Amino acid sequence: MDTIFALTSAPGRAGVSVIRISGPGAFPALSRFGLSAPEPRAAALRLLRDGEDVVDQALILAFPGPASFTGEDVVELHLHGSPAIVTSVLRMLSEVEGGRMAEAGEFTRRALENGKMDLAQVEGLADLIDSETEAQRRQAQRVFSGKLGEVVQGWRHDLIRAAALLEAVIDFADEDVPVDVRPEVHELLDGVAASLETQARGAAVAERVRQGFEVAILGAPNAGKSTLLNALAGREAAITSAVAGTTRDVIEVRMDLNGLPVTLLDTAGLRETEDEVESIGIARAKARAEEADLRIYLLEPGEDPRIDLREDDIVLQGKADLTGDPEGISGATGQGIDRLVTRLTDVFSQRSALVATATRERHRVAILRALDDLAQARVLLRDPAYSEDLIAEELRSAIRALDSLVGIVDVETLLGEIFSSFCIGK
Ligand SMILES: Nc1nc2c(c(=O)[nH]1)N(C=O)[C@@H](CNc1ccc(C(=O)N[C@@H](CCC(=O)O)C(=O)O)cc1)CN2
Ligand SMILES: Nc1nc2c(ncn2[C@@H]2O[C@H](COP(=O)(O)OP(=O)(O)OP(=O)(O)O)[C@@H](O)[C@H]2O)c(=O)[nH]1
Ligand SMILES: [Mg+2]
Repeated sequence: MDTIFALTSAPGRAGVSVIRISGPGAFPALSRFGLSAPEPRAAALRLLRDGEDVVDQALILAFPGPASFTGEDVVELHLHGSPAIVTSVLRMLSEVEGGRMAEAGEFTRRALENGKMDLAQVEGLADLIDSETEAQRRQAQRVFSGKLGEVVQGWRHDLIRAAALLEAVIDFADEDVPVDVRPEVHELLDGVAASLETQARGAAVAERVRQGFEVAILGAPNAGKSTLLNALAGREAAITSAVAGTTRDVIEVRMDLNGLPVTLLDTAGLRETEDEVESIGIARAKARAEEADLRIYLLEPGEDPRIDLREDDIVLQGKADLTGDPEGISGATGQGIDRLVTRLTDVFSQRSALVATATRERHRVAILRALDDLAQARVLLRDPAYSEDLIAEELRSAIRALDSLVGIVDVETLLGEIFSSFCIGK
């Protein structure tokens, strides 16, 4: 097994930079700096030397495996955060026998392979590192803590019990024990299916929390859409002007709306036009609005919306400072902005309340596969013509689908995809 090392903190100047070393050569590598391993799991202040030369005064931590993040021997070098120090220490480590730079996510990969976390926890960790808002952090934390693994264990337990009941019937078919296990199997499957359905719905919502809710701002040219976007964003993200048709491309601004991740989309004003570029912009506006989680339609007095609106969509009278409409909004003066933010927060927190423990499209797909198998099993159960072993086979297939959530089966194909999103040093 190679010994891997990498800068594990962000690159560049910093107060402190941390280099992590993991593998059988982690402790011996310290001799390259004229040191031996300090007491386990206690910070030790040491001089790192390159021969006679002092490279840095560092805090060193040693974690003997398996009680470490990766499950292997791990050494951490907490250095002064200078790019020159980090570069020399990495160069010296690369001279150590059996040592090499870690690939993206490789430390976490070893943690997975050594049973320190399950696949869902690895995904939770990736989301945790990427989380920008409170809602994203909470959601990632739940998965990282291993909750999904626990839920899967519960499903597994019930499905294995149901399969065992069916198999008992097969095993004792020759004997005179006419016990009808089907009602109990039915009950177990109903319970698991209901819970799977909740999780599948929750995963769809969680995916939105992960990616951010999209809100499209729409309306006629000059309605004040870009001015409203800037007011919400608190900066001049979009060009505004008295010229109708100023915005052409869709402009995206990511925001933290009371802890919820929201991407605002400013769009081209909707109207009939001969201008080729503007009509491309309008087509894009409509397409993005269609896909968005919510639409805000900014109306001019006496105007009707030019697109179909859905439940929760928000229609507002713009330029309220000119019309004096107390219910209207004005990007120019800020009137009604707080009310709009509250309304958006309400809608999205209500939608995020559905969030379950399954958080990714991958989870949702696996759950739907298991649900398909269970639906099939329930059909077969109702018909005495089908034998118990056929039904049990459906249950085993459902279990395999659920196992893939936490990586018990066939993870190799997924690993590349999941780990490629990690940074080096994680
Ligand atoms: N300096 C430093 N800070 C860090 C990390 C790190 O690797 N290094 N982490 C990296 O992500 C996080 C902490 N995660 C860790 C997870 C497990 C172990 C560990 O030693 N686990 C052992 C012992 C457990 C125990 O003592 O309770 C084990 O699991 O057996 C260490 C850090 C956040 N902060
Ligand atoms: N009085 C007042 N003027 C506004 C308000 N919002 C925008 N305006 C003005 O209306 C004009 C158009 O504003 P924009 O925000 O560029 O309008 P838009 O809807 O993005 O227009 P297009 O990008 O062309 O579709 C500019 O001159 C703004 O200063 C408002 O709330 N009150
Ligand atoms: Mg505009």
